[in-house]
Amino acid sequence: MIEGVLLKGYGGFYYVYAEDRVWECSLRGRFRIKDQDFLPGDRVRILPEGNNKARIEGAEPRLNSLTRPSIANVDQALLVFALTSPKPDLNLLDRLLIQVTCSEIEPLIIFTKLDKYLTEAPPDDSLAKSSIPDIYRRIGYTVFEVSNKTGIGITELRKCLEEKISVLAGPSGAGKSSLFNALSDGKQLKTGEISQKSQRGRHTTRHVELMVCAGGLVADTPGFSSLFLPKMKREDLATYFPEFDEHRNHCRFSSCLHDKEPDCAIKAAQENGEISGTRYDHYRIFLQEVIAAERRY
Ligand SMILES: Nc1nc2c(ncn2[C@@H]2O[C@H](COP(=O)(O)OP(=O)(O)OP(=O)(O)O)[C@@H](O)[C@H]2O)c(=O)[nH]1
Ligand SMILES: [Zn+2]
Repeated sequence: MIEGVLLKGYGGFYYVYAEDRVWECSLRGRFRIKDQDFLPGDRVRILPEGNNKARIEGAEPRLNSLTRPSIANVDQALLVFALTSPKPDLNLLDRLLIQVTCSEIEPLIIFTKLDKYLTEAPPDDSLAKSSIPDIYRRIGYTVFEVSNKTGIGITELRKCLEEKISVLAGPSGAGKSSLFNALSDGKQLKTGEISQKSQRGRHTTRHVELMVCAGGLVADTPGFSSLFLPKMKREDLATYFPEFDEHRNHCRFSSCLHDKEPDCAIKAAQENGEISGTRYDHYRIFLQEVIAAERRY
Protein backbone atom coordinates (compact mmCIF):
# COMPACT_ATOMS: atom_id res chain seq x y z
CA MET A 1 0.00 0.00 0.00
CA ILE A 2 1.26 3.47 -0.89
CA GLU A 3 0.12 6.81 0.49
CA GLY A 4 -0.57 9.61 -1.93
CA VAL A 5 -2.58 12.73 -2.66
CA LEU A 6 -5.46 12.85 -5.10
CA LEU A 7 -4.76 15.33 -7.88
CA LYS A 8 -8.09 15.14 -9.67
CA GLY A 9 -10.98 13.00 -10.72
CA TYR A 10 -11.59 12.76 -14.42
CA GLY A 11 -13.52 10.45 -16.72
CA GLY A 12 -14.27 7.91 -14.03
CA PHE A 13 -10.68 7.72 -12.82
CA TYR A 14 -8.80 9.33 -10.00
CA TYR A 15 -5.26 10.54 -10.51
CA VAL A 16 -3.09 10.15 -7.44
CA TYR A 17 0.39 11.53 -6.83
CA ALA A 18 2.56 9.13 -4.88
CA GLU A 19 6.25 8.31 -4.87
CA ASP A 20 6.92 11.04 -7.43
CA ARG A 21 4.56 9.52 -9.98
CA VAL A 22 0.96 9.94 -11.06
CA TRP A 23 -1.18 6.82 -10.77
CA GLU A 24 -4.42 6.28 -12.64
CA CYS A 25 -6.69 4.85 -9.99
CA SER A 26 -10.03 3.16 -9.90
CA LEU A 27 -12.10 2.82 -6.79
CA ARG A 28 -12.55 -0.30 -4.76
CA GLY A 29 -16.09 -1.61 -5.01
CA ARG A 30 -16.81 -0.69 -1.42
CA PHE A 31 -16.19 3.00 -2.19
CA ARG A 32 -18.24 2.88 -5.35
CA ILE A 33 -21.20 1.49 -3.48
CA LYS A 34 -20.91 4.13 -0.78
CA ASP A 35 -20.62 6.70 -3.56
CA GLN A 36 -17.86 8.36 -1.63
CA ASP A 37 -16.89 11.68 -3.07
CA PHE A 38 -13.22 12.43 -3.28
CA LEU A 39 -11.70 15.85 -3.72
CA PRO A 40 -8.32 16.88 -5.06
CA GLY A 41 -6.13 17.13 -1.99
CA ASP A 42 -7.57 14.07 -0.29
CA ARG A 43 -4.93 11.81 1.18
CA VAL A 44 -5.50 8.27 0.00
CA ARG A 45 -3.95 4.84 0.22
CA ILE A 46 -3.52 3.04 -3.06
CA LEU A 47 -2.69 -0.48 -4.08
CA PRO A 48 -0.56 -0.60 -7.27
CA GLU A 49 -1.80 -2.91 -9.99
CA GLY A 50 1.11 -2.41 -12.38
CA ASN A 51 1.72 0.00 -15.24
CA ASN A 52 1.06 3.11 -13.13
CA LYS A 53 -2.43 1.90 -12.43
CA ALA A 54 -3.71 1.39 -8.92
CA ARG A 55 -6.79 1.04 -6.78
CA ILE A 56 -7.83 3.43 -4.03
CA GLU A 57 -8.18 1.42 -0.84
CA GLY A 58 -8.78 4.09 1.73
CA ALA A 59 -8.76 7.78 2.56
CA GLU A 60 -7.68 9.87 5.53
CA PRO A 61 -10.12 12.29 7.15
CA ARG A 62 -9.93 15.80 5.69
CA LEU A 63 -8.36 18.59 7.71
CA ASN A 64 -10.30 21.23 5.79
CA SER A 65 -11.90 21.78 2.43
CA LEU A 66 -12.41 24.78 0.21
CA THR A 67 -15.31 25.36 -2.15
CA ARG A 68 -14.54 27.17 -5.40
CA PRO A 69 -12.26 25.52 -6.15
CA SER A 70 -13.20 22.32 -4.35
CA ILE A 71 -9.97 21.13 -2.76
CA ALA A 72 -9.29 19.30 0.48
CA ASN A 73 -6.43 19.80 2.93
CA VAL A 74 -5.30 23.20 1.69
CA ASP A 75 -2.28 24.36 3.69
CA GLN A 76 -1.72 27.83 2.33
CA ALA A 77 -2.95 30.51 -0.03
CA LEU A 78 -0.49 32.48 -2.15
CA LEU A 79 -1.98 35.97 -2.41
CA VAL A 80 -0.44 37.32 -5.59
CA PHE A 81 -0.28 41.06 -6.26
CA ALA A 82 1.89 43.01 -8.67
CA LEU A 83 4.04 45.79 -7.20
CA THR A 84 3.23 47.76 -10.33
CA SER A 85 1.15 47.38 -13.54
CA PRO A 86 -1.37 47.17 -12.04
CA LYS A 87 -0.74 48.91 -8.72
CA PRO A 88 -1.61 46.58 -5.85
CA ASP A 89 -5.23 46.76 -4.78
CA LEU A 90 -4.70 46.73 -1.02
CA ASN A 91 -8.41 46.73 -0.28
CA LEU A 92 -8.57 43.37 -2.08
CA LEU A 93 -5.43 42.12 -0.34
CA ASP A 94 -6.81 42.99 3.10
CA ARG A 95 -10.11 41.33 2.16
CA LEU A 96 -8.33 38.16 1.02
CA LEU A 97 -6.28 38.06 4.22
CA ILE A 98 -9.52 37.95 6.21
CA GLN A 99 -11.11 35.29 4.00
CA VAL A 100 -8.03 33.07 4.07
CA THR A 101 -7.49 33.44 7.82
CA CYS A 102 -11.16 32.69 8.44
CA SER A 103 -10.78 29.44 6.45
CA GLU A 104 -7.85 28.55 8.73
CA ILE A 105 -5.46 28.59 5.81
CA GLU A 106 -2.03 30.21 6.08
CA PRO A 107 -1.64 33.29 3.86
CA LEU A 108 1.61 34.03 2.03
CA ILE A 109 1.74 37.41 0.32
CA ILE A 110 3.62 37.43 -2.97
CA PHE A 111 4.40 40.72 -4.69
CA THR A 112 5.38 40.13 -8.32
CA LYS A 113 6.97 42.27 -11.06
CA LEU A 114 9.85 43.36 -8.83
CA ASP A 115 12.00 43.70 -11.98
CA LYS A 116 9.59 46.22 -13.46
CA TYR A 117 9.12 48.08 -10.19
CA LEU A 118 12.89 48.53 -9.77
CA THR A 119 13.32 50.06 -13.22
CA GLU A 120 10.54 52.57 -12.72
CA ALA A 121 11.20 56.03 -11.30
CA PRO A 122 10.75 55.90 -7.52
CA PRO A 123 7.27 57.10 -6.61
CA ASP A 124 7.05 60.47 -4.95
CA ASP A 125 6.11 59.05 -1.58
CA SER A 126 8.84 60.43 0.60
CA LEU A 127 6.18 60.82 3.29
CA ALA A 128 5.47 57.14 3.29
CA LYS A 129 7.22 55.45 6.20
CA SER A 130 7.71 52.12 4.54
CA SER A 131 7.09 50.26 1.34
CA ILE A 132 3.92 48.26 0.88
CA PRO A 133 5.64 44.88 1.42
CA ASP A 134 7.17 46.26 4.64
CA ILE A 135 3.75 47.26 5.96
CA TYR A 136 2.67 43.62 5.78
CA ARG A 137 5.99 42.26 7.06
CA ARG A 138 5.76 44.48 10.10
CA ILE A 139 2.32 43.06 10.88
CA GLY A 140 3.89 39.61 10.84
CA TYR A 141 2.74 38.20 7.53
CA THR A 142 5.10 36.19 5.36
CA VAL A 143 5.90 38.38 2.37
CA PHE A 144 7.87 37.71 -0.79
CA GLU A 145 8.92 40.13 -3.50
CA VAL A 146 9.67 38.27 -6.71
CA SER A 147 10.13 38.62 -10.42
CA ASN A 148 8.61 35.93 -12.58
CA LYS A 149 10.71 37.29 -15.44
CA THR A 150 14.20 37.30 -13.92
CA GLY A 151 13.55 34.76 -11.18
CA ILE A 152 14.54 37.00 -8.24
CA GLY A 153 13.03 35.63 -5.04
CA ILE A 154 11.65 32.49 -6.67
CA THR A 155 14.11 30.07 -5.05
CA GLU A 156 13.19 31.25 -1.53
CA LEU A 157 9.50 30.99 -2.30
CA ARG A 158 9.90 27.51 -3.73
CA LYS A 159 11.06 26.27 -0.33
CA CYS A 160 7.72 27.31 1.16
CA LEU A 161 5.79 25.16 -1.30
CA GLU A 162 7.52 21.88 -0.52
CA GLU A 163 5.16 19.19 0.72
CA LYS A 164 2.33 21.69 0.93
CA ILE A 165 -0.99 22.07 -0.88
CA SER A 166 -1.31 25.67 -2.05
CA VAL A 167 -3.95 27.68 -3.80
CA LEU A 168 -3.26 30.90 -5.69
CA ALA A 169 -5.44 33.99 -5.32
CA GLY A 170 -5.23 37.55 -6.55
CA PRO A 171 -6.51 39.89 -9.24
CA SER A 172 -6.28 39.43 -12.97
CA GLY A 173 -2.93 40.47 -14.38
CA ALA A 174 -1.10 40.10 -11.06
CA GLY A 175 1.05 37.31 -12.46
CA LYS A 176 -0.51 34.14 -11.01
CA SER A 177 0.04 32.01 -14.13
CA SER A 178 3.53 33.45 -14.62
CA LEU A 179 4.36 32.72 -10.98
CA PHE A 180 3.14 29.16 -11.33
CA ASN A 181 5.37 28.72 -14.38
CA ALA A 182 8.37 30.34 -12.70
CA LEU A 183 7.93 28.09 -9.65
CA SER A 184 7.63 24.92 -11.71
CA ASP A 185 10.70 25.82 -13.77
CA GLY A 186 9.61 23.51 -16.59
CA LYS A 187 9.48 20.59 -14.19
CA GLN A 188 5.74 20.32 -14.21
CA LEU A 189 4.45 16.83 -13.99
CA LYS A 190 1.64 16.19 -16.44
CA THR A 191 -1.19 14.01 -15.32
CA GLY A 192 -1.22 12.02 -18.48
CA GLU A 193 -4.00 13.26 -20.68
CA ILE A 194 -4.85 16.22 -22.87
CA SER A 195 -4.25 19.62 -21.40
CA GLN A 196 -6.82 20.98 -19.04
CA LYS A 197 -6.56 24.59 -20.11
CA SER A 198 -7.29 24.11 -23.82
CA GLN A 199 -10.39 22.13 -22.99
CA ARG A 200 -11.85 24.55 -20.53
CA GLY A 201 -15.32 25.76 -21.36
CA ARG A 202 -16.22 22.61 -23.24
CA HIS A 203 -17.18 20.88 -20.06
CA THR A 204 -20.14 21.95 -18.04
CA THR A 205 -18.32 21.14 -14.82
CA ARG A 206 -14.87 22.47 -14.18
CA HIS A 207 -12.38 19.87 -13.17
CA VAL A 208 -10.08 21.37 -10.62
CA GLU A 209 -6.67 19.84 -10.61
CA LEU A 210 -3.68 19.94 -8.31
CA MET A 211 -0.42 20.30 -10.21
CA VAL A 212 2.94 19.13 -8.96
CA CYS A 213 4.97 22.30 -8.51
CA ALA A 214 8.17 23.10 -6.61
CA GLY A 215 8.01 19.95 -4.52
CA GLY A 216 4.41 20.60 -3.51
CA LEU A 217 0.97 20.72 -5.06
CA VAL A 218 -0.71 23.84 -6.40
CA ALA A 219 -4.33 24.16 -7.55
CA ASP A 220 -4.71 25.10 -11.22
CA THR A 221 -7.73 27.27 -10.46
CA PRO A 222 -7.44 30.45 -8.39
CA GLY A 223 -9.39 30.54 -5.16
CA PHE A 224 -11.07 33.16 -2.99
CA SER A 225 -12.70 34.90 -5.92
CA SER A 226 -15.67 36.10 -3.89
CA LEU A 227 -15.41 39.69 -2.76
CA PHE A 228 -17.72 39.18 0.19
CA LEU A 229 -16.29 39.11 3.67
CA PRO A 230 -17.10 36.01 5.67
CA LYS A 231 -20.10 36.12 7.97
CA MET A 232 -18.98 37.51 11.33
CA LYS A 233 -20.06 39.72 14.21
CA ARG A 234 -18.95 43.34 13.98
CA GLU A 235 -16.84 43.07 17.14
CA ASP A 236 -14.88 40.19 15.60
CA LEU A 237 -13.58 42.14 12.61
CA ALA A 238 -10.70 43.67 14.59
CA THR A 239 -9.37 40.19 15.41
CA TYR A 240 -8.52 39.81 11.71
CA PHE A 241 -6.16 42.78 11.98
CA PRO A 242 -3.29 41.30 14.02
CA GLU A 243 -1.57 44.67 14.40
CA PHE A 244 -4.59 45.89 16.39
CA ASP A 245 -4.03 43.24 19.08
CA GLU A 246 -1.62 45.14 21.29
CA HIS A 247 -3.83 48.25 21.26
CA ARG A 248 -7.34 46.83 21.36
CA ASN A 249 -7.62 46.67 25.13
CA HIS A 250 -6.61 50.27 25.62
CA CYS A 251 -9.65 51.95 24.12
CA ARG A 252 -11.83 53.95 26.51
CA PHE A 253 -14.84 51.69 25.83
CA SER A 254 -14.44 47.93 26.00
CA SER A 255 -17.10 47.72 23.29
CA CYS A 256 -15.12 50.12 21.05
CA LEU A 257 -15.47 49.30 17.35
CA HIS A 258 -12.57 51.67 16.59
CA ASP A 259 -14.71 53.76 14.30
CA LYS A 260 -16.01 57.07 15.65
CA GLU A 261 -15.66 56.40 19.37
CA PRO A 262 -13.64 58.86 21.48
CA ASP A 263 -10.29 57.81 22.98
CA CYS A 264 -9.81 54.89 20.65
CA ALA A 265 -6.36 53.35 21.00
CA ILE A 266 -6.44 51.97 17.46
CA LYS A 267 -7.14 55.38 16.02
CA ALA A 268 -4.34 56.84 18.15
CA ALA A 269 -1.95 54.14 16.94
CA GLN A 270 -2.88 54.95 13.36
CA GLU A 271 -2.26 58.66 13.96
CA ASN A 272 1.20 58.08 15.40
CA GLY A 273 2.14 55.74 12.59
CA GLU A 274 2.12 52.42 14.42
CA ILE A 275 -0.83 51.21 12.36
CA SER A 276 -0.88 51.79 8.61
CA GLY A 277 -3.40 54.34 7.36
CA THR A 278 -4.60 52.14 4.50
CA ARG A 279 -5.11 49.19 6.83
CA TYR A 280 -7.17 51.34 9.21
CA ASP A 281 -9.18 52.80 6.31
CA HIS A 282 -9.95 49.28 5.08
CA TYR A 283 -10.93 48.22 8.58
CA ARG A 284 -13.51 51.00 8.66
CA ILE A 285 -14.81 50.19 5.17
CA PHE A 286 -15.11 46.50 6.09
CA LEU A 287 -16.81 47.38 9.36
CA GLN A 288 -19.63 49.07 7.45
CA GLU A 289 -19.95 45.99 5.24
CA VAL A 290 -20.06 43.64 8.21
CA ILE A 291 -22.71 45.78 9.90
CA ALA A 292 -24.78 45.91 6.69
CA ALA A 293 -24.47 42.13 6.30
CA GLU A 294 -25.43 41.52 9.96
CA ARG A 295 -28.76 43.19 9.27
CA ARG A 296 -29.50 40.70 6.51
CA TYR A 297 -29.12 37.60 8.66
N1 LIG B 1 7.94 42.33 -15.84
C1 LIG B 1 7.20 41.36 -15.31
N2 LIG B 1 6.04 41.00 -15.90
C2 LIG B 1 5.30 40.02 -15.34
C3 LIG B 1 5.71 39.38 -14.14
N3 LIG B 1 4.75 38.48 -13.82
C4 LIG B 1 3.82 38.54 -14.78
N4 LIG B 1 4.13 39.48 -15.71
C5 LIG B 1 3.32 39.86 -16.88
O1 LIG B 1 2.06 40.32 -16.42
C6 LIG B 1 1.01 39.90 -17.28
C7 LIG B 1 -0.04 39.14 -16.50
O2 LIG B 1 0.55 37.95 -16.00
P1 LIG B 1 -0.30 36.62 -15.79
O3 LIG B 1 0.62 35.61 -15.23
O4 LIG B 1 -1.06 36.26 -16.99
O5 LIG B 1 -1.33 37.13 -14.67
P2 LIG B 1 -2.54 36.32 -14.00
O6 LIG B 1 -2.60 36.76 -12.58
O7 LIG B 1 -2.40 34.87 -14.25
O8 LIG B 1 -3.78 36.91 -14.78
P3 LIG B 1 -5.23 36.23 -15.02
O9 LIG B 1 -4.99 34.97 -15.80
O10 LIG B 1 -5.98 37.28 -15.78
O11 LIG B 1 -5.83 35.99 -13.65
C8 LIG B 1 1.69 39.08 -18.38
O12 LIG B 1 1.89 39.92 -19.49
C9 LIG B 1 3.00 38.66 -17.77
O13 LIG B 1 4.02 38.48 -18.72
C10 LIG B 1 6.94 39.79 -13.52
O14 LIG B 1 7.37 39.30 -12.46
N5 LIG B 1 7.64 40.78 -14.14
ZN1 LIG C 1 -11.06 51.56 19.70
